[in-house]
Amino acid sequence: MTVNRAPLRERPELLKMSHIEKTFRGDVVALKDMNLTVNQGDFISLLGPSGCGKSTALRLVAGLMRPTNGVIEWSGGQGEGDLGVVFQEPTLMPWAKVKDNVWLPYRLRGKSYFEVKDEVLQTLKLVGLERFQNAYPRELSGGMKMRVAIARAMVTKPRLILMDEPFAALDEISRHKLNNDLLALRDAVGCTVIFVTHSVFESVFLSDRIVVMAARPGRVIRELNVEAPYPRTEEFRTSADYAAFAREASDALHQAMEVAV
Ligand SMILES: Nc1ncnc2c1ncn2[C@@H]1O[C@H](COP(=O)(O)OP(=O)(O)OP(=O)(O)O)[C@@H](O)[C@H]1O
Repeated sequence: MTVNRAPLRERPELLKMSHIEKTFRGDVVALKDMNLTVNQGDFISLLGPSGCGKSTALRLVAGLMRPTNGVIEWSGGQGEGDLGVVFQEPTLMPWAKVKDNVWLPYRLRGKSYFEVKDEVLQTLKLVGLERFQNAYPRELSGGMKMRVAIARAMVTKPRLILMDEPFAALDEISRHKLNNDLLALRDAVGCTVIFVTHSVFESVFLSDRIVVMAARPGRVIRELNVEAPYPRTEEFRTSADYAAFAREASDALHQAMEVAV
């Protein structure tokens, strides 16, 4: 599968969130009237202040909980293996080797390691960890553990990957490196991505759509398109275009923080 590189407005729809509301324990309105169409090939960042409902939106798309109101519809229906999820914590099995952690989604579908060994090793190679296939998670740095978690989410080539602040705990250099590797891996797998972040710079570097959310109640208040070609390199990171997109996203984020109820 290759990434759909059609211009943003010409991409076929993958899923749609319509009038989503999520209320917790009767009175915490985490999301209200959230609408978002995700198209094939999009790299969407959900950007917004703490508590605006980014993680809630992601968990609803993941099917980990149900909306109080509204619907999430996949075009043509959601199939088995259409979704991969990466959380802020890598959540690896500490007793299992790296290759066995990455094999997990296949194992859950009844595939033996030997049936999918090539896919597992190929994905580990793409995240630069082929040499560590027999290591245990405790032998890896935080960035390496996160690479394993990403490889695990992508090994089955899902149509959509959901990522909830996966790099928030990493230092700046590791984060840049992982941002580069994530884009390379996304190209290899060809998936659509929804990525939650607090970082304006990260959202501009990675995504072609930045969806800015405001809190109380959580909803989408602005959308920006980062119309810069992929692959994105260090040259992009230091370009005037990058700085201009970052300024625009930063202004939108400030606006999101100031929006009254
Ligand atoms: N399980 C829950 N029970 C009750 N309230 C919750 C629950 N999960 C989230 N909330 C509340 O819903 C709102 C949105 O939370 P959410 O974690 O989705 O925001 P967020 O934008 O991801 O925040 P952050 O950037 O800090 O992770 C917050 O007010 C939060 O306290």
